[in-house]
Amino acid sequence: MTTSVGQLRRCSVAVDLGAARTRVYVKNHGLIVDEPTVTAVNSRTGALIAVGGRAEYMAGRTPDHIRVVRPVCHGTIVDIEMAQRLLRQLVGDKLRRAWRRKPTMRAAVCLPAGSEPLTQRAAVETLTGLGARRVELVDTMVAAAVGCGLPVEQPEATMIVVCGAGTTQVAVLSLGSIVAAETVPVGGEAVDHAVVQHLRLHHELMVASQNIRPLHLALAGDGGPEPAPVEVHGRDVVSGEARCVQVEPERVRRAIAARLTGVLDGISEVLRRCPPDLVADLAERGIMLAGGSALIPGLEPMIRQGTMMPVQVAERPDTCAVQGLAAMIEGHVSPLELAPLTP
Ligand SMILES: Nc1ncnc2c1ncn2[C@@H]1O[C@H](COP(=O)(O)OP(=O)(O)OP(=O)(O)O)[C@@H](O)[C@H]1O
Repeated sequence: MTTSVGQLRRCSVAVDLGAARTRVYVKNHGLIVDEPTVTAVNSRTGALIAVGGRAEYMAGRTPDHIRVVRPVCHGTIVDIEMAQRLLRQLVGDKLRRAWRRKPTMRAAVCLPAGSEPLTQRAAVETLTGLGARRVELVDTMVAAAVGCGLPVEQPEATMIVVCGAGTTQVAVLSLGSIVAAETVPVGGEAVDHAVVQHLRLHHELMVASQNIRPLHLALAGDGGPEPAPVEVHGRDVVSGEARCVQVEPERVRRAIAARLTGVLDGISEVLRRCPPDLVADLAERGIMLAGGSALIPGLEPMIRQGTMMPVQVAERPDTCAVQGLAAMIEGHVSPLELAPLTP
């Protein structure tokens, strides 16, 4: 993925098609889509029933003939047709007509660093199917670093940790490129799974991932020294009856922390592969956390204690990547210029 800033400036649309959420930024319009990457289809007729937030709400509540589909998995578009139908529906009529009128529409898409050629092809095919004449691919970590306001084009190290739904990507950047990177298969989904497992093992309660949001909120509150117990509704594992239990958020925090240690291992691995001068820069500058899962309670202090470095969560961690792409297509990022040596 070696797209230049010049080529990106010719793009009119920036797309971040994530496993959890889809974001679309359009030049001169702003961020027009920020919705879950979910569709609901009638499997008998093939008709689209709902997309985005409405489709996500339907998950686990549908009759047999309605299928809830997530077309993106671990940064790869696994169902191109469904991804196109989702995007077509989300961008709306007005914009669809504008795309059709513009015969040279170019799109910028961010993808995980080191994506397989098949992943890249799926992204290109999805966007060309929607009318893009050319698709520029950008590393998510570079886009997120730009979106966080990090000085990626400088000859100094910056570390970005993009915590997504399926994966966490760690990278050290310098002079606009990735020096060392690692992808860890731990993200928001794994954390939700850890909470669901905890409730099953310690409270004999089966709950859907959507129903554990109150626990995240209680843990994120950090109001007092010990958050009050939280009421969680679910189904009894043995009897199958509806039941409500009081859950200690502190015990959930410990279950989450155990799952997050993989992120710390990824950071250590990237630091090990970095030249010493860059690590010295990082000790001063610290680590920037981006991605929706950067808000997982306990992640930031865990990384701070584990690395002994300053750690900062981006102002809007969830939209960093698409905002970075937006800055690139709007021409707010200056191309890297190295002054020629004079004799
Ligand atoms: N306030 C929050 N507290 C805890 N987790 C959160 C919060 N907000 C979002 N998340 C988690 O962030 C994840 C979504 O993050 P994001 O939108 O960056 O993912 P994505 O870009 O779609 O995923 P990927 O990068 O894996 O393709 C979800 O798993 C969600 O549970």
